[in-house]
Amino acid sequence: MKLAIKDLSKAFDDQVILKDTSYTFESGKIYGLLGRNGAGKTTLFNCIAKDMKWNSGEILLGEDDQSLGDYDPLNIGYVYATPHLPSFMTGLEFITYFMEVNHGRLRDPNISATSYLNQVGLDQAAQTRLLRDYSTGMKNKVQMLVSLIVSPPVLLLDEPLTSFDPVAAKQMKDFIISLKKDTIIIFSTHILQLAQEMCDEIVLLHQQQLHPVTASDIHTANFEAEVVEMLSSGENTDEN
Ligand SMILES: Nc1ncnc2c1ncn2[C@@H]1O[C@H](COP(=O)(O)OP(=O)(O)OP(=O)(O)O)[C@@H](O)[C@H]1O
Repeated sequence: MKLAIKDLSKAFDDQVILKDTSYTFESGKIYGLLGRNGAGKTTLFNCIAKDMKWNSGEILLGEDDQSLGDYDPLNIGYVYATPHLPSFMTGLEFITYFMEVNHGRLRDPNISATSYLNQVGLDQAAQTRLLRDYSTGMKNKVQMLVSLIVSPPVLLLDEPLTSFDPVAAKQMKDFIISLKKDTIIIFSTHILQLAQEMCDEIVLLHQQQLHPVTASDIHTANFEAEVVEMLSSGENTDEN
């Protein structure tokens, strides 16, 4: 599976966020998207998820180079940094409803809503509480579950794991890693250690362009210094 970004440009009025940038993401790898605050990571995710229109260029999905083409946004699982959940439903009601609506797309129809919620550490008492009374970490767990239950070919994670306790973070990390064979996983993070730990490839979004960091550099002692240096380049012209 491949997700190809070709000559993509996106601006908000006269603020250019992406300028003719290209990158190809493949399944079997976890990609870490790093960039300064306001560089455009969430904007890029919004474009890939088709939540937002872009100005020019293409975003294509396919099994291989020959089959790359337009795609249904249902192929994109998107875990937002700020969860969007119906506050008037309990966790169990929401996951049950979600599984009913997405009946034909479930990764494993034999796993129940209760079992999924238990797997992410939401016990029976939490499951029957209204989502508006959940902590941020609990909401994020529910949001992550939604994408994992339907197994989309592309999974976008906007700053995942930051609200999870150490046990939940470890569970989620293992879960994400277990998906990578069949899924294109791109996650944005500011935590370099997490990127080093989980990613096969790092992509820097800097000065309106996507830049690869070679795999051999990710695990070197100089990685942090190199990333900081790259993201600091052109600082005087950067609006951050
Ligand atoms: N809907 C919008 N309308 C106008 N400007 C926007 C909109 N969404 C984002 N922006 C602007 O685009 C720029 C990129 O924002 P974005 O949220 O994509 O950055 P980011 O890299 O995800 O940042 P952070 O690391 O701080 O989360 C910012 O200057 C932001 O204010």
